[in-house]
Amino acid sequence: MLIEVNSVSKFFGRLKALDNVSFKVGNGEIAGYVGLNGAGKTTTVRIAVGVLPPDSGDVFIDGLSITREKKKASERIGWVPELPIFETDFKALDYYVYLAGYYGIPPGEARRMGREALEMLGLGDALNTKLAAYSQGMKKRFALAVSLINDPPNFIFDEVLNGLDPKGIVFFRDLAIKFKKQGKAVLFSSHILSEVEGIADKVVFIHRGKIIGVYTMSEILNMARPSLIIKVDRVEESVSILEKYGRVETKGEHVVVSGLNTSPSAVIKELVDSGFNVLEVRSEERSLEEFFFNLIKDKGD
Ligand SMILES: Nc1ncnc2c1ncn2[C@@H]1O[C@H](COP(=O)(O)OP(=O)(O)OP(=O)(O)O)[C@@H](O)[C@H]1O
Repeated sequence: MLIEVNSVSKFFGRLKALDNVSFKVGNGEIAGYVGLNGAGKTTTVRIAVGVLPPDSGDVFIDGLSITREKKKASERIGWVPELPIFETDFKALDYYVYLAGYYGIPPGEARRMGREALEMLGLGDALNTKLAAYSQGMKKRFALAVSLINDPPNFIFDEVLNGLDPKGIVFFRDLAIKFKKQGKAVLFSSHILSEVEGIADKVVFIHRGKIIGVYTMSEILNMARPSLIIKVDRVEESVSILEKYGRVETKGEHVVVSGLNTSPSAVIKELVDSGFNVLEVRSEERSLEEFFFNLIKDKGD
């Protein structure tokens, strides 16, 4: 329902791993948490689920403080850690049934649920494999299955797509859509922006422990659209026409139209029809990753 990270700071020795981090994930919202390796994602996640105390600030899960009402708050949040540890001789399905017992789910029902979830996550052939023998990616998928058992109203997934095959990614996307409809709040971290496209509604960007921007996915896609660089005989006059098609900047003899909202040929046709002499046209793709790196360059340091 609601995850609120409120002015959280954390030091490791002299390193300020988190510097006054604040953001919210609301009802039915799926937020990506994107930053380079070492940006502070896992530290934020560990503080938000209550396994690491912040030096200052707090996290509220449905209004409950994770530092002051840890038990109640953590019951309301499901978590898949970056590197789940399951050093046990239990077989996977048996362990799932054992964990489901904590939530009062009877063994028969738990076995059915477990088989279904693990099969969906591509672990159908490894239901009776000992967890200690699972690879890191398999442990991650197992942790995802386990986080779903008690159906909490909020979720935090740390680099969950990493370790999922294409079928697992589809499973995760469908799950996110279902959660959205149910009004759950979901935060999932990734160091690759294009990985969160198609799943996240908004993206919280973190760099060197600081939040450097929060954008909706449609704002990002808008800004990541291609740019058109045009050399035209009457630069200043062309601006009023080109403004309809994106953000316009003049650079000497060139006009740059970024965030292009139509095809390059439609733009050129209008210029030519209006009597301009178009001398040169170049289109530059701006990928999601470029958007991310530009954001870091502009706001990061
Ligand atoms: N327990 C710790 N002791 C000392 N330094 C730590 C500890 N945990 C994290 N750090 C440091 O804090 C910074 C943030 O790390 P964090 O793991 O939160 O980043 P991340 O964004 O999750 O990166 P990754 O994608 O690589 O997991 C890094 O510089 C990291 O080395």
